[in-house]
Amino acid sequence: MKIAAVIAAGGRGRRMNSTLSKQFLMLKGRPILYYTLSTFESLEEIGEIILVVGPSDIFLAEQEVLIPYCFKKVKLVEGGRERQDSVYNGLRSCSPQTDIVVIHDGVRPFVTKTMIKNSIEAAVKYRAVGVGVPVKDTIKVVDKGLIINTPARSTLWAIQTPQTFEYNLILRAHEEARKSGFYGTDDTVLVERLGYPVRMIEGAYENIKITTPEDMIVAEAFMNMGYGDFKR
Ligand SMILES: Nc1ccn([C@@H]2O[C@H](COP(=O)(O)OP(=O)(O)OP(=O)(O)O)[C@@H](O)[C@H]2O)c(=O)n1
Ligand SMILES: C[C@](O)(CO)[C@H](O)COP(=O)(O)O
Repeated sequence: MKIAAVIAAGGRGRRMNSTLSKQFLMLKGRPILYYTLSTFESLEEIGEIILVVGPSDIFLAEQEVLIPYCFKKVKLVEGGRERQDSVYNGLRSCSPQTDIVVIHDGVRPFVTKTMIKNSIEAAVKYRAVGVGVPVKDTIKVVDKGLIINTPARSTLWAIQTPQTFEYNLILRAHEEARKSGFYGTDDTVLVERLGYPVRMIEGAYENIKITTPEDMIVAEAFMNMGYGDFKR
């Protein structure tokens, strides 16, 4: 079975307030992206890794990540305006014989091999799966400063990545979304729109998406605690 990974790393990281795209910020002397790629590179199940970076970060990705750390499975692809465009570019760059694709945010470096393997196993069975965690806070739907709904917390999960799919299904879901001009903030929603059931399996609270400055402090602490499966 041919399994590919698409690593979404084409964003600007505006919420990080950094001139450097946040996926290239250093954590313990290495770029964040190094840690994410290292975990995927070390998984024998993953045949190829499509790394999607913004047009202005291609040279940086080569000089700061690919060359210094000699990743063998990584193929570099140019990202798009939105995350969905980047993932679509990545999907189109997978080899056509791909059976399963694992889509993961480059700024989630604490993903574990077990999480990735579990998502692959579930996708072989269910064709579409996301990892996530039950929310800890009570969530409110707010419109113009007014609370208009409080969904039952027992039904609410925060979805993370990896999100793993039968390749042809997610490619079709992206193509349908592009045709209708729909933009979502993750990939499972595109499959939901097709009316196809998507499974949720357990992620981990430490599988954080590094988004705002305080996440760097948390990430440093997680590093010190030994979280993550990357090569140290
Ligand atoms: N056009 C884009 C936008 C985002 N991403 C990637 O999708 C992941 C999750 O997105 P997010 O955390 O929102 O990253 P940014 O879009 O860079 O952050 P911001 O919204 O703060 O600008 C990141 O690894 C990011 O690099 C991408 O590949 N292409
Ligand atoms: C895909 C994702 O990580 C799931 O939680 C999230 O939706 C990405 O959102 P972002 O705004 O692109 O970071």
